[in-house]
Amino acid sequence: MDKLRIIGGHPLAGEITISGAKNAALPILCACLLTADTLRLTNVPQLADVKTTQKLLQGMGVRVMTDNVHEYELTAAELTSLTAPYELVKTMRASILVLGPTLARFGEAQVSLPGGCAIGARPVDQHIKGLEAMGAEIIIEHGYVKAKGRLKGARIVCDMVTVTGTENLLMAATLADGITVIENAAREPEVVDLAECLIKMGAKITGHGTDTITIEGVASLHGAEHAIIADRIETGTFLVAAAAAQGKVLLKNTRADILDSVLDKLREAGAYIEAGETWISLDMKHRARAVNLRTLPYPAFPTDMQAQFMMLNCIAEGTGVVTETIFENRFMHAPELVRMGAKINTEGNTAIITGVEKLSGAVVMATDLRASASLVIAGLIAEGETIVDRIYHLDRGYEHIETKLAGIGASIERFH
Ligand SMILES: CC(=O)N[C@H]1[C@@H](OP(=O)(O)OP(=O)(O)OC[C@H]2O[C@@H](n3ccc(=O)[nH]c3=O)[C@H](O)[C@@H]2O)O[C@H](CO)[C@@H](O)[C@@H]1O
Ligand SMILES: C=C(OP(=O)(O)O)C(=O)O
Repeated sequence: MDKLRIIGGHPLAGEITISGAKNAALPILCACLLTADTLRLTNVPQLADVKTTQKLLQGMGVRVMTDNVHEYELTAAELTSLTAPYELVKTMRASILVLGPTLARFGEAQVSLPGGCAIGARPVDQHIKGLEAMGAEIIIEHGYVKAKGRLKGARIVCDMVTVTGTENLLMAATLADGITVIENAAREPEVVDLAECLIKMGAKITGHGTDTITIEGVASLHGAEHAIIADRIETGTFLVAAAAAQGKVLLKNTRADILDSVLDKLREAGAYIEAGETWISLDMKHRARAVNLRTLPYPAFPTDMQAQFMMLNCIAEGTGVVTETIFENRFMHAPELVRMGAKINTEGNTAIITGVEKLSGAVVMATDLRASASLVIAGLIAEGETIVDRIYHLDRGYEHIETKLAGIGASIERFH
């Protein structure tokens, strides 16, 4: 199993090109199920989760062409299976995103229930509730969600803001009879990117980017070409790495306008940030100041940046309080950071972090993607050698993280 070896303390300076967003690519790849024509996607990140989605779609009969690792052509002319099997769903929860489009176009779909994962229980009851409101008959049998029926427009009020739930219902509604209104919808930029791709495919959608999305169903969708939005979480992760290392970076092919809450916290920590339409630069001239933060749905502070900021607080001046309100078990990085010398007290969904001057390298591992990212950042600034184990988590969501970090001066290598 691959690991990362990091020697801490090397100055970080230089440029990084940001990849397309995992959380936009996954639903948009699944959107190909809504049409018999070809969907052409560019700026698709090269990630394990994208490969898993490709395998899942190919298993259903979708023809997938990739002449360049970042460009995909997907054609779901006819499907040979309407099922997302457990073997794939268990490795990637986002597989649930085939449910809405498959049911909407073919009147039937079976998707293995994802079950819980390292960061929380993560039920999919809101996906099911919304599809039932649209007239689907749904049963849970042998670990699968089995759905059938012709979908009709409905007014759906989500009990909580759910990103993939909103995406599943949005895709399903594009081919339903009549008008669907999704209230308390997720406003994440990746939901907006999906809606924009669906509109290019002929869908009639308004209100995306607000908490009320209205979809007027159409008889069929057609092919389109779409470039996946930049990954705001990859962007934020590299900005935190540079801030922790008191470095200077320029991130290209990204957007500042979808990262306000993260950039505000970095400025509060003492970073000097500038941005243009497609780039963000960060210059950190001194030790960071600790910040308080609370994770919430977009546009507030993202849960997917919580672990990285907890790490920044570990070596900051002062004490910071981090509150996680989205997932009930998303502090697994804390005990590993403590093994590197951090001072963290967690109680329930709150962590109180008192900054120390230095961390020391250690063998660490994490059980989820962003926790692993926080340990990589810790390794970059710790004294001595850090080995990060189980990096298959990182490969789900970061394209060549070690190459990108080595490009700005980090001593980091992958080994078996
Ligand atoms: C592939 C993808 O886009 N993943 C992102 C997506 O995950 P995902 O879409 O799975 O996360 P949700 O927005 O659905 O989850 C938010 C909260 O709602 C709860 N919930 C959700 C649905 C449901 O039917 N019932 C229910 O109780 C979840 O357990 C969680 O506590 O949004 C999360 C929150 O921004 C991010 O951390 C993930 O990176
Ligand atoms: C939690 C995450 O992803 P997923 O929903 O794919 O598990 C993440 O990207 O941090």
